[in-house]
Amino acid sequence: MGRSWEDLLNIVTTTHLGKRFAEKQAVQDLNLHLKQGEIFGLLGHNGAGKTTTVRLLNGLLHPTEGEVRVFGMDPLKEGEAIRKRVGVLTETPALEERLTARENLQLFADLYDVPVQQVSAKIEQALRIVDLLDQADLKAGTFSKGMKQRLAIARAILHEPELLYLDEPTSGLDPVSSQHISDLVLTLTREKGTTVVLCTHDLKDAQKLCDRVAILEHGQVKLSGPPAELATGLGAGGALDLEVGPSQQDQALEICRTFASAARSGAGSLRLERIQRSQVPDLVQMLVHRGILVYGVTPHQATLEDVYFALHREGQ
Ligand SMILES: Nc1ncnc2c1ncn2[C@@H]1O[C@H](COP(=O)(O)OP(=O)(O)OP(=O)(O)O)[C@@H](O)[C@H]1O
Repeated sequence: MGRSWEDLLNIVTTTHLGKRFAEKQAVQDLNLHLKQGEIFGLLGHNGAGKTTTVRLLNGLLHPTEGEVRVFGMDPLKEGEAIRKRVGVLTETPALEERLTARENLQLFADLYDVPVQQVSAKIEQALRIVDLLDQADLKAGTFSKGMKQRLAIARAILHEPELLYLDEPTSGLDPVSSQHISDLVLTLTREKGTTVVLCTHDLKDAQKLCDRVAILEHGQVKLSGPPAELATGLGAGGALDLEVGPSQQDQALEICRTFASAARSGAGSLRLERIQRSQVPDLVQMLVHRGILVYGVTPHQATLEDVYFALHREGQ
């Protein structure tokens, strides 16, 4: 089949892509168009179809419906040419624990056919990007989970791929290690123009990193677009902080719960989750009407997390 201009301009295109395992439709009617240099998030519950999608894009699975094009090529027919330009971080990357960080990368340089004369420079560069140069000659088995994850990323970017699949890169990491990985993903896209497909359950990460996301449910895209636009489009509602008279918190909380079921009192203020902006004047009016002293009202914009839960409630 010939390649269309659109295929050539997009890094990844899927057309009515589907995958069925016996009775299970893992992915259904997926139409993706990924542009160069964007970070695209695949979100969804366990079993929503994220990993299956990545495996289809990577040519590890045969679609049962539709087709995939990566760099305008078919991963099933031109897999080798594509894989040279793609890096993959799987959900549970296996490292050679008895080898040093540098030796782990050397092993992969052979697999990726990195030209011999470039190997040491590329290894130095990858280790520098993930901030492991000082630990290059320590055994991977002695690394913390965060360091192992950074080494696995160094391995995935060793051959300077144009497209990077990251499956749960921050799962199980402490906030500092997690932030380190997020910064790294941003650096790769900004400095190298790498296109990233990010599968994650971390909605805060997705909000911060992704140019666009697709929320999958039962293998189908329920919602897709830039995180900020999704929040507005779905009318998901954001959070609201209220400061009321200290002795009136319980009474105010009762009133708040008629507007937002997820309302709670904290240190000196009340927090309401997922309340529509249009409801705020009515709420304040009712509080004042009932004699509550309102000292402060601080609305917060809906986040991707709010969108995700709004979508989940809709589906129930
Ligand atoms: N090789 C397989 N054989 C049979 N069913 C499979 C296979 N791989 C995936 N599935 C099923 O397809 C569905 C989608 O699975 P997938 O691993 O893509 O989900 P996921 O969104 O990546 O989940 P998680 O967040 O838990 O990693 C699940 O119901 C899963 O059980």
